[in-house]
Amino acid sequence: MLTGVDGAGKTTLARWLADELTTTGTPALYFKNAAGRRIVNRVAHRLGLRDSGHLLGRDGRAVTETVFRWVTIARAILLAVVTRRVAVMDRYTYCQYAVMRARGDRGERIARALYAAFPRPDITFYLAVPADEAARRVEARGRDLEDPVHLAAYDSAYRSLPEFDGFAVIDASGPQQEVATALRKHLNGTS
Ligand SMILES: Cc1cn([C@H]2C[C@H](O)[C@@H](COP(=O)(O)OP(=O)(O)O)O2)c(=O)[nH]c1=O
Repeated sequence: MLTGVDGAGKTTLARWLADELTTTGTPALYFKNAAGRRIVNRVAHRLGLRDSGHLLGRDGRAVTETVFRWVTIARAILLAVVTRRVAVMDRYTYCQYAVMRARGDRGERIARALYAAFPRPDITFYLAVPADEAARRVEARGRDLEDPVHLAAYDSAYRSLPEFDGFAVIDASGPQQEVATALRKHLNGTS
């Protein structure tokens, strides 16, 4: 599983990893376990509202995201089991806990209870990128904008999770090829 703040490179590297594993003899599938934030934000903007929190309220947004992510993770696990592939997950349960902590939302205990049946990933990579660099990448991607202050809070929230000590922290601020090599090396060393 790959995690990290927006712009850390999760999607790019998870897609690469699924291809790399498949071409080297370990059939893998890529899954994006989104929380539906972009879709709900788009609806909110259409309605002339600021964002999903404005549309649903704080608790409503947390519940919607938590349930949306439950469905995407359950689907990913089911598909991986049925197809007997390794699942390369782009985000997972931890992302929901971190985003809720970063925003100061209530209900992490409920989210944890809902996600309790999901297995712990064999390995969780935390792609560490300074907030300024992550914000620059998000801006260059051109879909939306992220405030570096928010990204720094999100990074701190990840680091405050009880599971964080078990994550493999990868410096993802360098060139993509270097990060990919670091991931590969880590997997070779632990498999
Ligand atoms: C992996 C990586 C991505 N990028 C670019 C590609 C994307 O346009 C942007 C964000 O990457 P992306 O993989 O979309 O990040 P995330 O899924 O974590 O939000 O950054 C870099 O500039 N350098 C890198 O090392």
